[in-house]
Amino acid sequence: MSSSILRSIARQSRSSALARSARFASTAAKQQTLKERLAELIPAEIENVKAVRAEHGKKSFGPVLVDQLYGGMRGLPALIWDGSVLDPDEGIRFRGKTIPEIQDLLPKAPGGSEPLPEGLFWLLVTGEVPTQAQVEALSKDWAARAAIPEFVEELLDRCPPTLHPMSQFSLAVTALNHDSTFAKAYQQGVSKKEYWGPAFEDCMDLIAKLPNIAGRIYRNVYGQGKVPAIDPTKDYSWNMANLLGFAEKNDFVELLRLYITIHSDHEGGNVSAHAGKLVGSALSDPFLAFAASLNGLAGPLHGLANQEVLLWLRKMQSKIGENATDEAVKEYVWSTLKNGQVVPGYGHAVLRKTDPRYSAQREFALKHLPNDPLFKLVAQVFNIVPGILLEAGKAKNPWPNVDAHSGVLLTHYGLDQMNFYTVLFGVSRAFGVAAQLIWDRALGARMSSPWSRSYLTLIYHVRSSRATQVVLY
Ligand SMILES: CC(=O)SCCNC(=O)CCNC(=O)[C@H](O)C(C)(C)COP(=O)(O)OP(=O)(O)OC[C@H]1O[C@@H](n2cnc3c(N)ncnc32)[C@H](O)[C@@H]1OP(=O)(O)O
Ligand SMILES: O=C([O-])CC(=O)C(=O)O
Repeated sequence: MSSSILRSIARQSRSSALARSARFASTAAKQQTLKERLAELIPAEIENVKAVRAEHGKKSFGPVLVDQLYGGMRGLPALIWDGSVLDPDEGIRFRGKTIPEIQDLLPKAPGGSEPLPEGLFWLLVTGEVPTQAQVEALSKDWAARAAIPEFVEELLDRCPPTLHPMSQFSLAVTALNHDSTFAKAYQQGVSKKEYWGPAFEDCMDLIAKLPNIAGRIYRNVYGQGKVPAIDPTKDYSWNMANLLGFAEKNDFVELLRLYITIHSDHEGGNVSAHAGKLVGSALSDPFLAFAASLNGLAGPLHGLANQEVLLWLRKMQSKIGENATDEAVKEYVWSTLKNGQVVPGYGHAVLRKTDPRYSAQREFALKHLPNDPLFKLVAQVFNIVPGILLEAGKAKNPWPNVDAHSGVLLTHYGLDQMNFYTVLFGVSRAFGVAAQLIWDRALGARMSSPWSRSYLTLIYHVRSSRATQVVLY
């Protein structure tokens, strides 16, 4: 599809979202809960999907190339993901809105200037911008659901501190399945039409409980003392910061609000989103589905890259010293490539420009920590790496992704245990995966089961007259 058609569709969906927002604003006085609003939206969406399948169900949405079968399915349209869409040149739009737009539109904490992730979740689920009161109600709801079962606490307390925080995180999220409303409802014979209700409850519980899990892992692994109680009068990010021991640093709390918002969702094809959707499609409950997301996020080519970036920068500093010249940095980057390693934080499966999440974090750094030496190194690397990756000639995208910038911000405020960084990414990613899991259950998404072929059957097919040569735009 041409980019002008895509832009026109994006404009249409933005204006219908605005119309919906306006309609919604008039009913906001009634102070609907997220679940009540969702219950109103679902029937029409079911009809939309039915209609599009009836009218267009047998139309092709694009060719499948042999290169895509061997090449990680890049560019293969194969999934429906409603929360966000990724444009290679522009970056992510959450329900049609860019990062600067959501920074402007979503409700803030009193005195704060970054969007509250509660608002982003409402937007991902409904396509609508919530009111301040709705966001505050969501903060309270999540605080009320935040406690984790004692046996999960014990499970985490028994993990050796040498077990990677992501493995502990995945273990604990899997164990939350013990109290899954969805799994119980399924066992009790809930009708297909009602799946979304218990899935919604699990997704809300999942998001609400993640800070207590993440905080406990952090304190156990890095010997930071007892986990404090959740404060029901505060927002999600403040509580997350408090569980980590950083709530007195207001700028850190603001950073978390921005961090959780921008890391939440990145359309459906990335490994964590795709894994969660896939496992959820077998009607595994949202805890089991999201544990799969976390296991994917823990890979160094995906979420773990934010840990790898900091390790790489620290290694560079120990090798060439602080305040190194551009020449020394260039040499270090080339040595990384010559050793057959990737430059972490650079390149992307879809993006072909600097990630707007990188830019948002850079703006935050310019505002709050312009003189931080590590920030200066990150900026210096940004001026050097793309040219080298272009010269090396392999990477399709030489520009930085989100992971190139997150660690330096966390480090600035004293959260310098880089093995923990992907846990924070995981807390954020739950927002996007949960929103889609709810809609998948509401729309009766079928179990995922794409067709696989062997090398021999592929060869037979491409040599037969049925296969055609296609040119991908
Ligand atoms: C939240 C996120 O997940 S964002 C991504 C985080 N990951 C990283 O930052 C790790 C570094 N980056 C990479 O490894 C890659 O760019 C990925 C995994 C993100 C994308 O992978 P692909 O879509 O396969 O990238 P692409 O098509 O550009 O790869 C072509 C070649 O360039 C190489 N390449 C891509 N990016 C880089 C890089 N940053 N450094 C060195 N080589 C790279 C690939 O390894 C591949 O080499 P190969 O032909 O020898 O296998
Ligand atoms: O989109 C991707 O492939 C990876 C990514 O940036 C994310 O999941 O946030």
